[in-house]
Amino acid sequence: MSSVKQLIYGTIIHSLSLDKLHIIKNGLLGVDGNGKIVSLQEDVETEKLDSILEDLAEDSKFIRLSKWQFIMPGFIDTHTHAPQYANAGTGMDLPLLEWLDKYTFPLEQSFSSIEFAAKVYPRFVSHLLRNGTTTAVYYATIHLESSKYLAETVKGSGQRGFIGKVNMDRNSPEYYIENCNDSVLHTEEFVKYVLDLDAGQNLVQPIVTPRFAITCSEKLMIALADIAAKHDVPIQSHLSENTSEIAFVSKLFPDIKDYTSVYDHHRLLNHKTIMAHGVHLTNDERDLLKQRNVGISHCPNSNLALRSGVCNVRQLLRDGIKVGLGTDISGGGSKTILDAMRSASTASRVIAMRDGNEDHLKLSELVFLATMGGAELVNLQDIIGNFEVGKDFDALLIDPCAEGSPIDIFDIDDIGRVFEKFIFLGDDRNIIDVFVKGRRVSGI
Ligand SMILES: O=c1[nH]c(=O)c2nc[nH]c2[nH]1
Ligand SMILES: [Zn+2]
Repeated sequence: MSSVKQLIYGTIIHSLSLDKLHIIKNGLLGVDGNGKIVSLQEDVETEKLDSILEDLAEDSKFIRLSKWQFIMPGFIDTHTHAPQYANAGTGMDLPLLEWLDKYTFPLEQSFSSIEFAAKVYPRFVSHLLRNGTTTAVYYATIHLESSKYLAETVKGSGQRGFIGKVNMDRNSPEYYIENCNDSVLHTEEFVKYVLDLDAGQNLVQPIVTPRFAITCSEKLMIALADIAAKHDVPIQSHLSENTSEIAFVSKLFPDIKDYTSVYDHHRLLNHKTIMAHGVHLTNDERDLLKQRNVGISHCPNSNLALRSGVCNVRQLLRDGIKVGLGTDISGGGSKTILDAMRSASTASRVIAMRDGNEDHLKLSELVFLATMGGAELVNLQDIIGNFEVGKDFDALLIDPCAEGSPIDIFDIDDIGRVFEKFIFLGDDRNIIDVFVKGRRVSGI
C-alpha cells in the first residue's frame, strides 16, 4: 500500500473488448505517485475497508464513491481541428470542398496571428477537458508559431495530446498555402519542438499532418513520410470523406488505383497512421488499411452535418480495422465525445435500416470506440483506454445525481441502466473530476 497515493472505492466501469463492458461493484483501485494504476480489486467488502485504510500512507488520498457515482476511463478524441472551434456550430450549409473554401480556410488563416490563437486555443482545450476528453488528436493550421502555441497550451492544461502542424502546398487559396520547402522545414522544426516539450512524458506528441491528398504535392507527401519515419512519430490525414473529394483525388492521381493507394504510394500508411472518415471505402481499400494497420477516426457529427455520407463502422470492425471516435470540430458542431457516441449510434441505426443486414452499434461497442478504440489509434493501448493494472490513470469521476443533472433515476434502475443513461443523456454537469496520469486536470 505504501506506493499508493490515491485509492478509490466504489463502482468502476471500463471496456475490456468491443463486447465486454466490465462493471465492477465495490471496486478498489490504487494509483501511485506517477499516476499509474497499481491495483484493481473487485467486490471488496466494506468491512474490509477499515484495515485497508489503516495501511494507507498519511499523505495518500482516499475517495469513496457514493451509491450512483462511478469512475470510467477518459474519452479519446481521435480527430479534431482546434482552430475551427471559432466556427463551431456555424456554416453547416455546404458540402466539404465548398465548406473548406468559404468558411474554413479563411478562419484558419487568422491563426497567422498568435493573438488570435490565444483567444481560441486555451478555451477549446479547456472545454475538451471539461467534457471528459483526456486525450485529443489535433489539427492546428499551417502556421509554425501558432501550432507550437497549441502544443504549449495542451501541455499546460495537463491533457494528453497529439498536435499536428497542417501541410498544404497546392489546391489551396493564395492566402493560405506554403511552398513545399517551407512546409517541410517547418514540420521538421515543429516535430523537434514538440518532442522536446514533452521530454519523454508521453503527454504531448507531434503528429505529421498532410491535410489531405488534394492539398499536398507528391514531393510534400514523400518528405512528410520521411519526417514521420525519421522521428518515429504518427501521421494523420483525411480519407474518403465525400464523393467530390474522391473524384478530385482520382483526377490528380489518374495512375493510382484508389484514394487509399495514393497515401500508400507516398509511404504514409502504417500502424501509427490515423485517417479521418473513411466513409466511402471500397473492399480493396479496406483490405489495404487492414494490411497497413491504419486506424480510422469515425466522425459521425461531421459526416452528417456536411452530408458527406454514413460510415459503416460495423463493416470496418468486421474487417479488423482499428476504429476510434472524433468530433471533427467544426465539420461536426459538438466538442464532446459523448455526442460523438450518440451520433455514432444514430449513424449505425441508419445503416441498419438502410441495409437491413447490419446490427446497430451496441453500448459496449460505443464505449470501446470512445476509450480503448481511441487508445489503439494513438498506439497507447498499453498505457490508456481502460483500468488494467500498469496503465496510467486517465479517468472521469461521474456523478449521475450531480446538481442540475439531466439524468433522473428511478426504483427500476440499476448501475448498468444508470451508466447507459449517462452515455445517452449525461453531460459536463455529471463530470466531477477529470484525471490525466493520476493528476486532476479538470472538473467541477
Ligand atoms: O472534415 C474535414 N475538415 C477539414 O478541415 C478538412 N480538410 C480536408 N478535409 C477535411 N475534412
Ligand atoms: Zn477533419
